[in-house]
Amino acid sequence: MASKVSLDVGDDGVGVIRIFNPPVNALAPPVLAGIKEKYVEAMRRDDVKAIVVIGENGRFSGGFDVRVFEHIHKTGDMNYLPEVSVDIVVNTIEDAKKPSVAAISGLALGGGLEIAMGCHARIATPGTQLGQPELTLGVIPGFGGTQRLPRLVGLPKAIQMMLERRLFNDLILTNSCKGLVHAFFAERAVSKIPNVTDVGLKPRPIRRAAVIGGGLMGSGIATALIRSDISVVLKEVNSAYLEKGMKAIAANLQGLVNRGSLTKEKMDKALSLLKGALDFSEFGKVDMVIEAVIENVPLKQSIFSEIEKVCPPHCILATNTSTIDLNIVGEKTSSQDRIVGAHFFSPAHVMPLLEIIRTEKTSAQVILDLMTVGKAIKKVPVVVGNCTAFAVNRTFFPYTQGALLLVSLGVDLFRVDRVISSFGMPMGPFQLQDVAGYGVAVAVRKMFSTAFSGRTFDSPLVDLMVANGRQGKANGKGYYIFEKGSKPKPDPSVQPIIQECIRLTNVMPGGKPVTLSDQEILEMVLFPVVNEACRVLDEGVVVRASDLDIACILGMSFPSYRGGIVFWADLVGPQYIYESLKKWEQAYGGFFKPSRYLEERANKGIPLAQSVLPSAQDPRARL
Ligand SMILES: C[C@H](O)CC(=O)SCCNC(=O)CCNC(=O)[C@H](O)C(C)(C)COP(=O)(O)OP(=O)(O)OC[C@H]1O[C@@H](n2cnc3c(N)ncnc32)[C@H](O)[C@@H]1OP(=O)(O)O
Repeated sequence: MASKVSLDVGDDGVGVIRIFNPPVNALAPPVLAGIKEKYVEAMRRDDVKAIVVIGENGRFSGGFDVRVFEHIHKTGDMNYLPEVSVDIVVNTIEDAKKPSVAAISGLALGGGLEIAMGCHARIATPGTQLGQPELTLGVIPGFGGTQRLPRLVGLPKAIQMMLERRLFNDLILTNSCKGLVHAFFAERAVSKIPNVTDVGLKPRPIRRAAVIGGGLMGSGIATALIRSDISVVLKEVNSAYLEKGMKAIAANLQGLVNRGSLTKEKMDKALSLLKGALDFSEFGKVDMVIEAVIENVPLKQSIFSEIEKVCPPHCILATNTSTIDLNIVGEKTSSQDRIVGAHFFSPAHVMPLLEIIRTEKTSAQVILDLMTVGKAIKKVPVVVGNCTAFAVNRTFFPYTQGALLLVSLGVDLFRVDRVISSFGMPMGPFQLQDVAGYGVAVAVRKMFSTAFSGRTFDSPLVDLMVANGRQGKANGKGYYIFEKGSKPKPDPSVQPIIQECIRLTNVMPGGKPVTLSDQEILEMVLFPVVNEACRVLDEGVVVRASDLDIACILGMSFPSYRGGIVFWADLVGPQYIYESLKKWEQAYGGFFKPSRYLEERANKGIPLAQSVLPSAQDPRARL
């Protein structure tokens, strides 16, 4: 079909208007113009008595073409937005002299549903997805859906229609809409990996997996796999740990049932796919192993030597390490092409990000297979290169350290958390530390100061907390008090520990607490994160800047309406960020030293997100 909209008239006098704009029949301006044109033709033709509107290929329409929003964001040209609400939906469709019916299958979303609501009647196949998801893009329904949807359930059509329309136009230009539209496309772009997804490879089926370690991460990963019909052997070192792991998995599933996101039948089916093991005897049948033991290099190395021997030659050998270089993990094997990182974020059965780490030797087939598993278990897989802490944890290591530095400069710890929460993070860095447990913080600190020497801030605060019997949420006592049934409360009795930390670090200029505005606090925490993101981009750890954006949104819960760390930084302005960091470097030291990439872009006025080389297939990329 050459044209995006066609009209076929049958002997019965029914004119069928077909929308054809694969893959989701998005309503791009030419499609909307085509619908209008075909309606006009149908009105004119005597052989047309009634109209049926359908979408080709089993999908009515995924809504207005979101790329138009992108275009408007880039150009600021609102004229690109066609007049649909009145011109097409009211004047052309609703007021048509001949009756029209929307025949909906698959989905009718946003503008797609609004077109259907303009028709005189609607009929839908069972299971069709209907919705007005515009808010997830930062706008409201703009083709009259806000009026027609209530009207279809009894409310009169309102005169405010035009005013709404105006609100829709205003919202398109907000930074929230820009951020959300960017996040929408960023999420879809991650599935395109040069030399992996464009070289004709087919994913191999992964039906059986083994997970080594039934702790928090291992049990979460196993939960995610069995929930999506992949059978799992959970391996532990002794029966007590194994029992604990199996119980944790059952509890994870029960939690999903309690929240209504899983049926009891599906939970039972998932549990039937789970088997416990204390040795490797079952590993000869698995397609993939995910190791999820503690961050201990010799232990991981010995596990990889063992699984290389017992698993079939096609089996993917994955590690859930969050920080350790994969080349070190696989050093004692000769299967480097099958070694890959499968970094889940806790809780693994809930958090949507799967960071896939590849080394120079990981095969394209293995990456593609793991991407496919990721999608099957309803995660968003983001492929990144191999470096200490990989893309997300590396980018965010200065987040906690910047907050710790502020505390050492005399800024109230709870104020830091409040400022960061009001920016849109679900919680501040200190509450996050309480929730995640101090073990992680202690384990990664040394690794960061070795790998990122000269740009870390080494605070003793967590050690002091532990020495004072505090373990965060784990024992109910951290910076906050955790009591069952109530929200975490700031604990004033933590102050002497903070004072001791301030004394030990001794970084206050002139020994006096610094005075900062909320804005400065925010920037002193987030600009160092932007700075590290620049290094991640510079080293080619991600294929494209938007991959880092979506990884931060899904892995760190960076607010999606801010579009991700790089997108947000470009809105703030690289030059302002660079100058601020430079100023703080002079006042407080190397932690704030601007990276070469940031400096260059600030000086040349180039956005941080812009690829350095002409294509995403940067030969320097570590991918
Ligand atoms: C004025 C109006 O009120 C305003 C609007 O209508 S705003 C738009 C409202 N509609 C939406 O928000 C729906 C957005 N789309 C979706 O949720 C999902 O794409 C979907 C449920 C339609 C299909 O999901 P799925 O089958 O998993 O396919 P998915 O990978 O997401 O999309 C397939 C392709 O279609 C594109 N696409 C999907 N919806 C689109 C849209 N509305 N506009 C432009 N492109 C769209 C995607 O970018 C992707 O492109 P790619 O292959 O080049 O990466």
